[in-house]
Amino acid sequence: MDKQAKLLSSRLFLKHRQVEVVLNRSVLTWKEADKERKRSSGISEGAHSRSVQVCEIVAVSRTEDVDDKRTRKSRKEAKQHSQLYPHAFTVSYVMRTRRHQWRCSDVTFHCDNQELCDQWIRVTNEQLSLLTDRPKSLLVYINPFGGKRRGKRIYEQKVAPVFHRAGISTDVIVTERANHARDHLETEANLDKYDGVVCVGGDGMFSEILHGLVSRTQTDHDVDQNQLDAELVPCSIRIGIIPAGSTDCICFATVGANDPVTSALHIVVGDSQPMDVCSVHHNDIFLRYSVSLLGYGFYGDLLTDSERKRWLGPARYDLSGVKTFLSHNYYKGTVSFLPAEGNLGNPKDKQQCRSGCHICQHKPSSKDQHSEMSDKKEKSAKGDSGDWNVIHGKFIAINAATMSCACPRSPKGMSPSAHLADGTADLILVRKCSRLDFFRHLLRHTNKNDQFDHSFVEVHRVRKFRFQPQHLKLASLEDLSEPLQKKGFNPICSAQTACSYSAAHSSWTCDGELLPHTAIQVSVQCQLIRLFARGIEEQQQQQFVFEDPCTLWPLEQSTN
Ligand SMILES: CCCCCCCCCCCCC/C=C/[C@@H](O)[C@H](CO)NC(=O)CCCCCCCCCCCCCCC
Ligand SMILES: Nc1ncnc2c1ncn2[C@@H]1O[C@H](COP(=O)(O)OP(=O)(O)OP(=O)(O)O)[C@@H](O)[C@H]1O
Ligand SMILES: [Ca+2]
Repeated sequence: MDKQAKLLSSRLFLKHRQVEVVLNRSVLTWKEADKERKRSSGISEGAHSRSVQVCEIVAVSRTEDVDDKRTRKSRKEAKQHSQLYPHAFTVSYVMRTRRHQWRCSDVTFHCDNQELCDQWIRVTNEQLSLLTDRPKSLLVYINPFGGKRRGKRIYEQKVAPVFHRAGISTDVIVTERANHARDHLETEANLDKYDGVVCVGGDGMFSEILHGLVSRTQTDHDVDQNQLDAELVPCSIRIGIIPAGSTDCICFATVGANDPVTSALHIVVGDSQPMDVCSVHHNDIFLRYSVSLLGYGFYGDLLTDSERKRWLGPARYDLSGVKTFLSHNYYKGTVSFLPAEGNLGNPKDKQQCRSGCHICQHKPSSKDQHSEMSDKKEKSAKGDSGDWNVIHGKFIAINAATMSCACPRSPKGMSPSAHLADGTADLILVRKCSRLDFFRHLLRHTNKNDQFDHSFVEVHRVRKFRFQPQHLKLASLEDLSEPLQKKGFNPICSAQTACSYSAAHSSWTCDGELLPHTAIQVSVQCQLIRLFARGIEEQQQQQFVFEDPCTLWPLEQSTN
């Protein structure tokens, strides 16, 4: 099929200028019909053209009312113009603005011939109907209490109009309690009716949707989630995230922005981004799934403290962050992990996961993965450590990032080179160190310096890992036998010793939720879910094709 072959080509009017408009299977282009124009200075000015990919057209429809945001003079001119060219259609399309943000922009073409106008609408719509990845029907859950409690307003004012324009039908549920969305998805929702599930809220709300959908899929396929080795069935329905939370890390790391209109447009164009999910078990009990950060020690303590300060909103993380930093606790335990093999890069290689990432393109067939894994599992089950690496130590933090965890607080994230869909997580071990060193390490999450380039930090790309805390009693006895001066603490906190001994156990935070067990087994499930996203785009795509960059096309209206 020749993608360049013209489907339609007409001379139409855009505002008062005649333009040559061409539609082929992949692109809509318009350029001034009268190529050579003379400026008053007499210098000839080249014509310019503008093009929009068909897959980024939101909708096309007949235009009844030409916009009225004009001066009286231009309204009069517009009236005369619309008497001459009374038929018009409007194309709404994705326009890239700054920092990975998208807006819905409109361009209206006029003509004097109704048939021609109808033909443009019909042929463009025919092309749009060939884009089968686009959702037609969505189930939307809104958390009215997430983040700054603006979820409902954000949806009604910014997102619903975009869905309406794209002709997407929605069923909207405003949640009435925590876990409402999860329970509804798990047991009640008729998922056959929908092409996607959308959550309006933060990472906690996303986690509800994740758990509801993944559990529902396993139940429907008779898979027992409590089995550590269970081969989980990927979810067939995609998830959309409209950011309205405190961190919005999952949205930020998959889109590059936490902006509701941008996310709505990624849903409309039917993007698809596969994502890894970690399953977390305590022996034979399934605990939770995680897609972003599993953290023990610093982040576990931070989250424990911040849960008591929910009323503070997003600021709770900063306050608890400072408090936890000052406590400067460390924890003893054993971390075992199965390193990722093959061509999957490593956490220090600076190859960031971007839209179309070649590392994430290759999904090992579940059979290969399964047989490779079961060999190793057998070895470890027999007491043979197989390829498992084992590290005993004193840790300030143990973090597992299944993706970069980029967010506005840390634009490159917890593990800048982690991949969204490679079947691995980056396991970051921060050993006992001075407060100053730990501060330096934290600070590097916010600047360009490498947060792994410290002697007390190590990072491994893993498929599975386990953690076993050292028993409270043993830890305190052993610690008390060490001379205090050897502990290497910087005595900022007068209750230093008490702080360090008070909590021999931390907790795990799993995407912002606290786990009830400290001994856990974690397994990365490659590409278990898909989001309406495409990963962070490398560069803003060239959308304007100026033959002469000095000439500026009159700006069309865009929806905010
Ligand atoms: C000196 C500045 C250091 C800044 C260090 C920033 C590191 C940021 C790393 C962010 C990783 C976010 C991962 C996101 C996980 C989400 O699934 C989860 C649910 O929303 N959120 C959190 O767990 C919530 C995690 C919240 C993390 C907030 C960290 C704030 C730390 C403040 C430390 C202050 C030290 C001050 C010393 C005087
Ligand atoms: N109607 C509701 N009432 C109370 N809690 C709710 C309701 N709906 C959802 N929740 C819970 O609120 C918690 C927080 O929601 P959400 O993730 O949207 O915002 P946030 O915590 O402010 O943001 P983030 O998770 O990004 O830090 C979620 O864990 C979710 O289970
Ligand atoms: Ca990954």
